[in-house]
Amino acid sequence: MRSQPIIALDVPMLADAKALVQRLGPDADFYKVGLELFTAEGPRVVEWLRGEGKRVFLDLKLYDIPNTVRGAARSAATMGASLLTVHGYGGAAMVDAAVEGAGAETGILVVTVLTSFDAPSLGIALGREAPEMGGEVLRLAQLADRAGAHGIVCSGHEVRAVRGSYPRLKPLVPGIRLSGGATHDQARVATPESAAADGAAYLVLGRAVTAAPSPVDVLREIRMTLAAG
Ligand SMILES: O=c1ccn([C@@H]2O[C@H](COP(=O)(O)O)[C@@H](O)[C@H]2O)c(=O)[nH]1
Repeated sequence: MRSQPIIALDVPMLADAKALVQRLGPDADFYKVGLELFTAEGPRVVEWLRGEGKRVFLDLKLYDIPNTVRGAARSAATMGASLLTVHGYGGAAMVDAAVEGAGAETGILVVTVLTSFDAPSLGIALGREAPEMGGEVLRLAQLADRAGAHGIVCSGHEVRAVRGSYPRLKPLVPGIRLSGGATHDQARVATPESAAADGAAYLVLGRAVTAAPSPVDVLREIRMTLAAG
């Protein structure tokens, strides 16, 4: 199965998003709307993208009581989002509620361990000894699988193991970097080729593409590599 690229619209305002979408034109048909843009502009970003014929991944990483998350997932589905994230650390009841609220047209992706964590920093955040990263990701993937979620979010380091243990789940992999590229605030990065070869269903392309002098050229290069793989 081929990995689908999703472009991260990590920009402050709708005008910036429009400029990037117009620059990429028909080369990109799937966009991620995250906390920065959604907090600034709200649902009109999703409405605008849908009007342009683009699919939307609403990366809100919900974490709240089940009733609240069920309602938010229902709202995301009404907006026309194709994918929505919730945190696995919210627990089974919360993920179940998200799946129920989202319905059949919006896929719930369960965030396992953020790609900005390595094992020691995760241990500090959780207040315990550094967990084994692969085991922690698989534990949260199991929760996603049991809830009937569409997929999970993990790094390229764990995607092969997730595919092996939970073949039904569609892995979405952020932290994508071109070989030798700056890692910024990401701790667990992978190249598009390796994440795709290991079974990523979706690749989130952020700064590796959007901060490049010519985003469309980098995107085309990545697409060619994926098509050849
Ligand atoms: O674990 C996660 C979950 C989500 N993200 C999001 O993906 C992009 C990555 O952007 P880059 O510029 O490629 O670093 C960003 O929107 C994050 O919110 C993630 O990085 N890790």
